[in-house]
Amino acid sequence: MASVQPFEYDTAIKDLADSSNLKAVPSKFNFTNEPSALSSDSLPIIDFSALTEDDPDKRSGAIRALGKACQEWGFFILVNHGIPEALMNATFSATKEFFNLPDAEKKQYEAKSASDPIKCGNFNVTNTSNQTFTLWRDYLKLYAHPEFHCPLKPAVLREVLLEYTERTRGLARKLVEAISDNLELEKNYVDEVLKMDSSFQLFATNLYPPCPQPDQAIGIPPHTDPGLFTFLIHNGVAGLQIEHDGHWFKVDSPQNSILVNAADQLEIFTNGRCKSVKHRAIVNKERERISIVVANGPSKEAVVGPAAPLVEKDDRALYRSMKYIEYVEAQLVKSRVNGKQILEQMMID
Ligand SMILES: O=C(O)CCC(=O)C(=O)O
Ligand SMILES: [Fe+2]
Repeated sequence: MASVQPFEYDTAIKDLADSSNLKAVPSKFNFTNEPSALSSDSLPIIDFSALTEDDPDKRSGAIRALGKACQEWGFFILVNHGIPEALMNATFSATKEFFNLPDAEKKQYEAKSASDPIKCGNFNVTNTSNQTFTLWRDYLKLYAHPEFHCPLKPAVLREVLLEYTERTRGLARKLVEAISDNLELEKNYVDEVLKMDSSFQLFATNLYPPCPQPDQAIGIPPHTDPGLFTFLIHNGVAGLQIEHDGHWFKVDSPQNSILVNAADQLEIFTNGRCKSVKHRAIVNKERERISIVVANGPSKEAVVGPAAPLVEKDDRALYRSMKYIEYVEAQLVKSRVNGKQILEQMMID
């Protein structure tokens, strides 16, 4: 059987969905969905401004709350983060302009391999029964730091993404510092191991068009993200779900907040204290959904394993070590259908 490439760019799903007579999901998208998910009003909310307070009591309270959120949920809603709403809106409109470009313009960014710094198209996933299906989503992914790569059109994209990625990188760094404080890790040690000055940052935007049969297709199947902290904002249309205590929970975000999840390298580095939360994106019949995702990692060259002081406390390392760029590329091509595959491979029995 000819193998289907994960990065194939056939046609924008958006154009397919726009064709007015589309009543059913074509079979190549078929994915058996378990759409049931609970609502939750107890998702942790972290006040970023309190993490950087001068008052040590307020600061240490906020750091404790962050540690608890990362350990219990692996997920939180970040408020008072200082990113202007206008910048977020500009990021949505610039990415939307990109998705509205003609296919021929976007197809030049069809990825040939996992290491291409700009990737655009559809994404095919192969499950354990060797069945391949296409995700109900168009995407653009790019490497934003330490080198910044960006499509040439629309012209506004470069400037907006440079600013959005720089500001989110600053926030991520502060969160890494706060969680390190919470675990009593020395700043110098963390800087040396994770090499945050050359933090490898990935930007992604996902467009999920309305889907005639939302329970027959999936936007992104359950997975965890590479990196330390992933930041996600969306255009007000719900669709993100996270796994917690064996249940799926719907996640929504208050106006102007950022949804943050702990990612694989944070789980590994903290020797399992922080949980890289499994999540998925479901689609709906009525409204187009756009999400903007920034995966904030350590340096590409950082070899990430459990932090030595934590291994000493725990008497053993629960994970193997791997160079971050190798992890990212392996995860990108790997089928994502079984969730935590690569992270599970890193676990020491
Ligand atoms: O669009 C979403 O809500 C989820 C996106 C996501 O998980 C990802 O891009 O890794
Ligand atoms: Fe994700």
